[in-house]
Amino acid sequence: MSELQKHIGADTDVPAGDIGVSGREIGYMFGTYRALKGQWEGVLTGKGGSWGGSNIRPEATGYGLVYYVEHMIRYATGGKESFAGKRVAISGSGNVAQYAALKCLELGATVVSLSDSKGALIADDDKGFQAEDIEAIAALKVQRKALTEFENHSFRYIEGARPWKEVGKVDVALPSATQNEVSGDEAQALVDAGCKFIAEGSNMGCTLEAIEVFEEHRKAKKSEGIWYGPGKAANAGGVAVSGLEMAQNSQRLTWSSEEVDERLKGIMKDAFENCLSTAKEYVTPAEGEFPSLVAGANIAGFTKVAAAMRDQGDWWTN
Ligand SMILES: NC(=O)C1=CN([C@@H]2O[C@H](COP(=O)(O)OP(=O)(O)OC[C@H]3O[C@@H](n4cnc5c(N)ncnc54)[C@H](OP(=O)(O)O)[C@@H]3O)[C@@H](O)[C@H]2O)C=CC1
Ligand SMILES: O=C(O)CCC(=O)C(=O)O
Repeated sequence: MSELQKHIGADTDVPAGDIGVSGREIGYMFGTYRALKGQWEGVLTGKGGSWGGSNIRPEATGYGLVYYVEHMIRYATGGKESFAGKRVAISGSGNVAQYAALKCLELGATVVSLSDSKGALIADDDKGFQAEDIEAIAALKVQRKALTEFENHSFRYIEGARPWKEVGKVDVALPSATQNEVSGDEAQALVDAGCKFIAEGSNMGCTLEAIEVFEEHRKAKKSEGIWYGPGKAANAGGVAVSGLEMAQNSQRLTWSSEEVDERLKGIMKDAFENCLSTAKEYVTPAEGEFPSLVAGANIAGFTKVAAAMRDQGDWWTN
């Protein structure tokens, strides 16, 4: 922070936590920044609730992911289905995975897997992981312990494995651990197991080969195909609530959990609708085919930046 503080600031660049970082690390960095500068400003996000953090920021990425996928499910089924009754495979057991799992449970889904860097835990019954299991795992992870230390023998532990080839029939897959955590083979296993929705909680969770498997299946099988939601849209809830934390810091206000959650829901709805409408505009889907959300997300992101650059004189056309 003694070096970084020269390059960041509430109106310059605002860093945030990501994989391996919790409120504890943000606290140490924020405290050092404040001591060096002798002033309080919202220079980092993911702060603690009593010193400028936003309600719902810890939950935001996992919750936002589930909100995004809920829109995918409702669109794909004409509003007939939701998370209720779905079997959901999740990888990871950190911040994103924990809150995605808890929101899935709240919406009536069954969570059939979690994992960490050492292995995967699979629920073979119809009950899956319960909220108390997830809370116990969260407590282990604060102490940097492995899932092998989780003493609930109703789950199958597979050392060195990722969940995708182990979970059997699932409806939804939410990679939420780290990058490149779904290979082409694992993507095919999910498709073969009947998975209909996959969306990344992790950044770049799916390999290029995996994305090709999903996109080919979507095109070939139309409404019976799997539908892929890329992380750059589906996991945007975290950075979005960091933006809301900055807004609250600037106003010296704290919004309630309900207010932040409502805003998060609105942001994820807009993100889904933007991906959808941009995909329809630029990559017209064939009759009965779901629009490509990866094309929609990429093009929407690119055109927004390109238009802003043109408006600000970075480039122009005659
Ligand atoms: N936190 C956020 O707000 C956001 C996070 N993301 C992305 O989501 C993903 C998860 O982040 P987050 O939950 O915050 O991170 P955490 O550090 O809280 O959790 C990471 C999880 O991934 C596991 N993991 C780490 N490395 C590997 C590996 N090489 N192979 C398999 N599993 C691994 C960890 O296992 P172990 O416990 O054994 O280390 C842990 O279960 C990352 O890709 C991150 O960039 C995206 C948007 C926002
Ligand atoms: O809170 C943020 O701004 C960053 C969230 C994050 O880790 C990400 O979007 O990859």
